[in-house]
Amino acid sequence: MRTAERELMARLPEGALMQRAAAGLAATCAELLGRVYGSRVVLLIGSGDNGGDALYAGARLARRGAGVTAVLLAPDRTHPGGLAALRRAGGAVTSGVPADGAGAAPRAVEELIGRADLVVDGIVGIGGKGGLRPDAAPLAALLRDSRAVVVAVDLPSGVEADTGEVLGEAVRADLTVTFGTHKPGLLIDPAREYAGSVRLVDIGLTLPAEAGLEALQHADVAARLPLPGAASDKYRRGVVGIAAGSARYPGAAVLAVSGALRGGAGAVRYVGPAGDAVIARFPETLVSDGGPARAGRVQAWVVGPGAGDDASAVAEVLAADVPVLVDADGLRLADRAAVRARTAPTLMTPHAGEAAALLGVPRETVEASRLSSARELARRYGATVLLKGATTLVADADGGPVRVNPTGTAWLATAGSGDVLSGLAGSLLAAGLSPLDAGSVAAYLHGLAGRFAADGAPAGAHDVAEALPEAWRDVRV
Ligand SMILES: NC(=O)C1=CN([C@@H]2O[C@H](COP(=O)(O)OP(=O)(O)OC[C@H]3O[C@@H](n4cnc5c(N)ncnc54)[C@H](O)[C@@H]3O)[C@@H](O)[C@H]2O)[C@@H](O)CC1
Ligand SMILES: Nc1ncnc2c1ncn2[C@@H]1O[C@H](COP(=O)(O)OP(=O)(O)O)[C@@H](O)[C@H]1O
Ligand SMILES: [K+]
Repeated sequence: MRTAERELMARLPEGALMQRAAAGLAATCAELLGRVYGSRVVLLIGSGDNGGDALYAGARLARRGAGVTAVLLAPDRTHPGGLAALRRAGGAVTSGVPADGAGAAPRAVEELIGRADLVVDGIVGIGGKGGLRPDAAPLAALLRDSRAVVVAVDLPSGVEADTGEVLGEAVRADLTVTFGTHKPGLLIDPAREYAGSVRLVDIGLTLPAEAGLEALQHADVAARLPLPGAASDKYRRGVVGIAAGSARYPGAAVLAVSGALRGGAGAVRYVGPAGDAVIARFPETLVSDGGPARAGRVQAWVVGPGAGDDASAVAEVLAADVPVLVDADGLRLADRAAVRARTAPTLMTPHAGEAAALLGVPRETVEASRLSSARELARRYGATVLLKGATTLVADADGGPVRVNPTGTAWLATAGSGDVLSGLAGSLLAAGLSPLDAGSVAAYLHGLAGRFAADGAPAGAHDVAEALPEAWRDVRV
């Protein structure tokens, strides 16, 4: 953002970029207000350009008849052009500095926010670090109790733009208007939850071709889906082997197979103690006796869901010279040196708890810093890592952009939905996708299927699997 901004600013008249940002911000605020004339708008203004955007947008709303008051957190370091524009448009200005430097916001500010229809958060944007400072923190608390719509400028103030971490107090917005491109903090939890809905305003930047973080969209997924053609047969489409389930957890095998059957492989081979349960539900499955080493040829393996304590199956799969997905119990049972020593690709799919165990840190640490956790795991194991949870990330073994999954729903937090995901991703691996593509396409389809299956009500993991064909059709339209 900084580089792209500098390049464009050098070519444009001074302030033009900020005007573009402010115009987009004001238009969104006007849309939210419905009727601008007579509405009550409060601007929370920090000391940087983020406050400048908010002030110019406030001036535009004031010219359309809104009652606009700017609350200044740094009265002597406020963006001068923005402040002058607001004053010219008839806006009011007050200080937001707490009387004792921290603690509570001035009483007048509390009243303003209490009466406001809309509050614009221009405290801090990409220039912020380390949570809101003590002088700004009380405002975030006031917003939580207010009935006003909260619109964040560029980012909810206080979240880490580059990582999605939240290191202290931060503003919770209903909507964030962001400029130029999405910042990682808008896409990765916990910060993502603070942003509310996100609207992107194009300010004409030319962005670098490769970003540190990328999200697939429908067309990207459609372009990666394996489709059968005239020359296809079941073997050429790829055979995926599922080594999952145990006497205690036969259902995990059934669910992994249910995902694998909807992932594009031409055949699904199952090895393990749950063959009867698998066949009863999915008669098309090729069930083999004996361990993975004695099963017929496959183009990719999935090992681990519901595997209990069967370490030998995990070891046999890791020794295979084909792409391998390791999930659930497999992550615990896998010999770490054997994972690192593999030459064919490995895709690991931990949730936060499993990732924490692999990294030797508390689960909370992984949840608070998903991006660095996924990158670190990928680096340590020389594997592609799909970190599951509120935000699913896929980090490749050799670095490069991390993929963040934009689909999904919290309804997916249901027992067995991870088994469906691993079968699906394994099937895509067998069909020839790279681990990065297989993981990110699987997460995308799984997230969409979760939304279709749940649609506002609880859904079981098998419902998610059954909604996968609908997800395929949706991305291919
Ligand atoms: N440069 C440009 O022309 C453009 C910039 N844009 C806006 O400019 C923003 C970046 O502006 P700046 O670089 O001035 O930085 P910011 O306005 O994001 O923040 C910098 C100021 O915030 C204070 N600050 C830092 N951390 C804080 C914290 N934790 N709590 C409270 N205050 C804190 C700092 O003292 C500093 O003065 C973007 O987010 C975007 O909103 C847009 O107008 C697009 C064009
Ligand atoms: N809060 C959440 N929001 C969105 N998706 C979630 C959330 N919690 C879990 N998920 C998704 O649900 C699935 C759960 O998988 P997992 O934790 O392996 O459960 P299980 O082992 O029971 O199958 C993953 O795809 C994960 O990304
Ligand atoms: K902000």
